[in-house]
Amino acid sequence: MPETLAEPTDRSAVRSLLRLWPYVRPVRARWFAAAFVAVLASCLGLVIPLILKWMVDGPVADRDPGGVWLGALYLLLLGLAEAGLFGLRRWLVARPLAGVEASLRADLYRHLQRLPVAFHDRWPSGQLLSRGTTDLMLLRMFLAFPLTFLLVNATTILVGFIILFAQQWTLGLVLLAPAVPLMVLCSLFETKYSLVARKAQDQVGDLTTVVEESVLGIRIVKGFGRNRSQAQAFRALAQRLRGTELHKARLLAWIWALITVIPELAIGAALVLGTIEVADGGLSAGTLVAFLSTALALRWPVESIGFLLAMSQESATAADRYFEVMDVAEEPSTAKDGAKDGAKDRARDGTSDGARAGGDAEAGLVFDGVEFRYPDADPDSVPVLARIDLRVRPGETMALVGATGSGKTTLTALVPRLHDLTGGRILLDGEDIADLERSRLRELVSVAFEEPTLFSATVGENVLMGAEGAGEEELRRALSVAQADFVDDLPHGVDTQVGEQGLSLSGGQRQRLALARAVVGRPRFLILDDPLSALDVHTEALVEAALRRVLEGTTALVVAHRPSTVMLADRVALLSDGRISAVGTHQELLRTHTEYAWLMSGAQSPRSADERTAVATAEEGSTL
Ligand SMILES: Nc1ncnc2c1ncn2[C@@H]1O[C@H](COP(=O)(O)OP(=O)(O)OP(=O)(O)O)[C@@H](O)[C@H]1O
Repeated sequence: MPETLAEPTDRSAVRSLLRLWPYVRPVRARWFAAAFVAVLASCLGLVIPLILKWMVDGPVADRDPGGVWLGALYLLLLGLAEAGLFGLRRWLVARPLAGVEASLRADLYRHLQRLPVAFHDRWPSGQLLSRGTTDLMLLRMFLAFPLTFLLVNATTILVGFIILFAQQWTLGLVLLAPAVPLMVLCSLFETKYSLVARKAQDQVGDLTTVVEESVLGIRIVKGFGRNRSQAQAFRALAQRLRGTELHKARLLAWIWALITVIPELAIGAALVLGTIEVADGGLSAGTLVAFLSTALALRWPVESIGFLLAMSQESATAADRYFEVMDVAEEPSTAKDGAKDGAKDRARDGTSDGARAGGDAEAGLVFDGVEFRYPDADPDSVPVLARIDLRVRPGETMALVGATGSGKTTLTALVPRLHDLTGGRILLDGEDIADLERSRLRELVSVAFEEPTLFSATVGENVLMGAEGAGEEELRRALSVAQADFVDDLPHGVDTQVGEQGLSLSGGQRQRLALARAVVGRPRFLILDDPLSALDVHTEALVEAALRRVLEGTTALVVAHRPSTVMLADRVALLSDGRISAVGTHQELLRTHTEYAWLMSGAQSPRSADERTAVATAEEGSTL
């Protein structure tokens, strides 16, 4: 089950939200214009009590119906102007803020593409999805609404109090009295609410992960009858989120109630005191009406501060969550650019000075003292790969064989630099991959993994992803190498749209398309991680025959679990517990290496050296 990634911490909401400024800057003119229009509209509302005062002390007192009608007309015009200005505000901000949201989202997507594989190994996808959707929506809403209205309300309250004080300062002081306790309450609320808001948004991320996993793994869920347990896991998370949302609602209810009640008590007190003053003749009835109407007009700006603060806190949390991802360093273009650890530099010292053409000994694919430990592993733990020295000669195909978990996939992932080495170096025709620009590396090396990933695109687009600029001819050739003639039977041939992850195709069909993608660009180096595992023996033989022709000019490393795949290779390297324990032809290894014989025989791995020897003797000389 995915876990919440970051513990909520104390942080300044203002500082978090200020980080949005570079995105808001391009639309600042419209945003400020919209805010000004909103302030104007809100302050127009404060003129209404002044007109009321004029009406009560003037036409009403003088029993002048014409004056009353005129006053009513003023009120109507003011109302219309207020509504028109608020409409104008919306029009001013809607389009630019949608643009801000779009650029935040585009930057997040671009950044995600450039983050190291290790980051994606660590982060649940639901957490990233929720940041790219719900959190960004919250940020757009914040810029459109709470940010504007916090400014509008603050200005309205300020102007309102100036009017109140101008009318009767003693009563103004009565209304101002709750300001200090309200500020203390708001600050307390902000602290508590920010923690709960963070919790809720992380829990939405966890829930998204479960939904995504259940949808992508629907075959497993149904096949193993796990519907109920998945539903239970979902319910538990949904329940947890519900609890957090209720906590948020309780905090909101609490602040809302206090923010409503305290000013109303002050207005009540002002009403009583004002009435006494009118009775004593110290105040005109019109002034009291205007005073109370102004105070009532300020009720909404004051009361709404509670939920505006709540929304701002949620937005600050959303900004934190967004920048948590954006702050992760992207992959450097070359490993040297990003090399921080001394081991890497030491390993390269004196052996590589930038990209250079290698001598004969360095031609082909060379692993030179390669060591690798996953980024989240304990630095003192045994490395997954240690002291790997291996050379695949130019144009040679080397099979990589080893027990499950021995590190084959890890080793193949190091060549296209999906992970950076923790020691040693890998050379491609004498060029250290650490010195190669990533784009150049991708041109030289193509990969196909056992688990073939296809994208929601056409068959042709999926294959052509393997080579920039490749056309119809290359596409056809690659499909023919991969024996993917099934494509012609699809409803629209190569233009057929394949579903999410290619799930509308069989495993073998997907593998063949992934293989076609790997060979379409005629790469100099080909890395295949057991790419034919899902094919029947006849199709595998056909693919191998076609692949052999491609492999003639290609230096290839092929992870193989089956003797039939090993047959593709000129030589075999045996990987045992993260080390290369033997290199030779299939027949040589079969004769001399018990572990290899075991692996190729398909029997279970023997536990003791004696057992291995016994089996090797039995297997000796056998052909597969
Ligand atoms: N992302 C990762 N983070 C940490 N450890 C990992 C990661 N991926 C693999 N490992 C560990 O590295 C070791 C080697 O895994 P790897 O996938 O390379 O083995 P393999 O030989 O390809 O196995 P198989 O034949 O089953 O595919 C395993 O112990 C595995 O648990």
